Amino acid sequence: MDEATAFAPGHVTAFFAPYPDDDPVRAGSRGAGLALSDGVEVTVRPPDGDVTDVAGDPAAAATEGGLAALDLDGSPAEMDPVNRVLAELGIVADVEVTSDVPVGAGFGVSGAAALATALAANELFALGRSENDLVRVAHAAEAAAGTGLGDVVGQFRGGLPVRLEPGAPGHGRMDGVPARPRVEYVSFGELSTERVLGGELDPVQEAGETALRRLMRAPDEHELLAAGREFASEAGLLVPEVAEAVEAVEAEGGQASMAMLGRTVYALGSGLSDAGYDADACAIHPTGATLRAVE
Ligand SMILES: Nc1ncnc2c1ncn2[C@@H]1O[C@H](COP(=O)(O)OP(=O)(O)OP(=O)(O)O)[C@@H](O)[C@H]1O
Ligand SMILES: CC(C)(CO)[C@@H](O)C(=O)[O-]
Repeated sequence: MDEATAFAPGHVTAFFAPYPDDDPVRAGSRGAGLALSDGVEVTVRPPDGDVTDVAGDPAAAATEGGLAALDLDGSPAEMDPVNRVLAELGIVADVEVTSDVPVGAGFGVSGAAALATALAANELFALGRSENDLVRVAHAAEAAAGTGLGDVVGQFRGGLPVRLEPGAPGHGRMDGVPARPRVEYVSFGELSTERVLGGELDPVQEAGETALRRLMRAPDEHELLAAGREFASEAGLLVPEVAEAVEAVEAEGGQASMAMLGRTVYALGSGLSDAGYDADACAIHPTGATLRAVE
């Protein structure tokens, strides 16, 4: 086998209560979101056709960085969480990432890339890890890099994931909202996840907990959007262009909110196109991240 490919859905967080921890498998967030049929595909290849196995030699993995080269949508790029996944798995590889959704705009692209890399690398290098083990590696890489707390576990689960307890498999606890709505989105640009997670987290945590209690009293897609919208205002995270779009969708009788953490608005059904926006549309990803079958 000279390459392996895996897909991970984009994940829009509707609301979250962050629970940082020095141990990256325990770090995480409680909250809820949407796993999208639009997402990230990752192909992993051995560099120059040679497999360099540095397993059991963390010093070698650390110095070799795990990553030979990363290509994001056709250009060389850096993605710290992907690097960390390969270093933790003890392999060196070339990684090609293609994304349906914009990077840094609230779709959890870095978590998706980390998770799909873990699944594809395990296949290519016959590492013999279980799925929960690979999710744990990707979650820890994302948390340690400071690029996300709850995307990876949501991307692995698929559907409308609810994070009842924070952390990787073995620590966290998941549930889900049993609905599969059509979703539209429009992105106005990036918002730094690292900056928000490095700031004052108490108001975010309080608003996130309130939103989770609200959703679990009536877990459907409308309550998910409504709880997310309330959270965005209460946590002080709403940005002006997103607020304007949310109001435009509501004026047409639709439901919309802000994707955490990006300058992105998402809506149920045809909410954004009804309000005159040129929106992308997708479905909910039913099963979550998966290795692509060999053809
Ligand atoms: N062109 C790019 N724009 C933004 N980030 C990039 C780009 N190329 C590589 N990156 C890397 O991608 C990662 C983006 O992480 P970030 O958490 O900001 O966004 P995300 O993963 O799309 O998710 P979210 O916005 O939901 O938090 C970072 O590790 C960053 O270094
Ligand atoms: C922190 C976060 C909002 C970044 O996208 C996400 O990872 C989450 O829901 O924990």
